[in-house]
Amino acid sequence: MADAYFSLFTLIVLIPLALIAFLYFLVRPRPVKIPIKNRHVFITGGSSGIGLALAHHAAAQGSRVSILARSRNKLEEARNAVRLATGIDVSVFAADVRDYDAVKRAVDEAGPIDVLLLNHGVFVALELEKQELSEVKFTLDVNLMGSFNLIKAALPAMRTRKDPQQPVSIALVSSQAGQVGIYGYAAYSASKFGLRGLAEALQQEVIADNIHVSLIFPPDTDTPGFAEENKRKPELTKIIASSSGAMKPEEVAQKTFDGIKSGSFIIPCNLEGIALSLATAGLSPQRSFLMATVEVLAAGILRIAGLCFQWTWYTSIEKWHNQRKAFVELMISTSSRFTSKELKHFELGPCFRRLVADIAT
Ligand SMILES: NC(=O)C1=CN([C@@H]2O[C@H](COP(=O)(O)OP(=O)(O)OC[C@H]3O[C@@H](n4cnc5c(N)ncnc54)[C@H](OP(=O)(O)O)[C@@H]3O)[C@@H](O)[C@H]2O)C=CC1
Ligand SMILES: CCCCCCCCCCCCCCCC(=O)[C@@H](N)CO
Repeated sequence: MADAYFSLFTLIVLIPLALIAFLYFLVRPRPVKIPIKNRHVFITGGSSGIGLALAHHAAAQGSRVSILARSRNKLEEARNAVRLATGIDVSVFAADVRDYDAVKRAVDEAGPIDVLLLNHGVFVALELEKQELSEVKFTLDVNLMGSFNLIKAALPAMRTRKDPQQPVSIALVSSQAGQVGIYGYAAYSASKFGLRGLAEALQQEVIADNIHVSLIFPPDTDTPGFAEENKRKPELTKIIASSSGAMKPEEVAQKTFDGIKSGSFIIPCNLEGIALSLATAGLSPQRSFLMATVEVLAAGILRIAGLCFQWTWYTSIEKWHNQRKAFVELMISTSSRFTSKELKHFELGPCFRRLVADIAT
């Protein structure tokens, strides 16, 4: 009897405790705290949506804030909005992240950066077959190459900063579509997955300089860019992306700075995001022994949860194609008229309508 109790005790108490203790000594890089008060936070895409919310948040926390984007008008509007809300003046820089020389000039003029927050991004949800290669290239150029341009421009001064004892941060805004590929996001997901490779490699290269890399993974977020994206979004992209709840930009900004300040490499933003991050932990660095423990203990069950999500997504895809097929057959057999809303829902363009009219006559 006593033996049975002892085995049970070993199983549910000693083994987990030993695991936690082991992971406590194992995790690398070591935990770090990165203050943002009185420090220079440089935010790309800071004139709209999540970037603007990040600028508001940093200004309210007492950081010196710089924002960079293309449109000078939107930058001025953002500056006025932040001044009105916080009384603080942000510096604005008009540049396209694809233009290295312009980016370099902006970064040099802004002065040494403590937190480089790469948030700029473009997104169009569209099936790859319907998307022009020029748009694929544009997405990769802005989201991925633009981030390389900023890092190349800012890193030398960050490395040779006055006080190397003070930790500094490079944070990249990815997306949940950068943790799992989603229908309609072939180009976008590729650009956001790319940021992860960049971040993992870069963290190893800059750790010796007390520079700490973070990756932020927001779900759908209520921004001007998101409203634009929604105007023409494939039905299946909406269905699959709704597996994760939507957020407000202010909430994403809060999570982002909480994560940066605590030196987290992976920063999820909502509950689904935490599950997604645990399920896709892979070989990313983990500084927190507690999170590492959860990752280890939850790995198996989260793989099952992930497979369940894939099941629902593939079932939705199958169902949608069946409905579309039935709709087309009905259209042809009855040669009846359908509303353009119905046609749009099944992504049947004007060409198709003409074709059906031809068959009918
Ligand atoms: N909203 C969402 O649902 C989600 C967004 N994200 C990511 O969050 C980030 C911000 O998104 P969100 O706030 O919605 O986007 P918005 O479209 O609202 O804002 C995008 C910002 O990026 C700037 N920008 C775009 N292209 C360039 C460029 N070539 N050079 C310089 N600046 C540029 C824009 O300014 P300008 O046009 O003047 O250059 C603007 O300030 C993006 O990286 C996005 O991928 C991630 C998950 C979900
Ligand atoms: C165990 C596993 C848990 C899994 C939960 C899965 C949830 C996945 C949802 C993916 C949502 C993608 C949103 C993209 C947002 C975005 O970037 C665009 N709006 C463009 O801005």
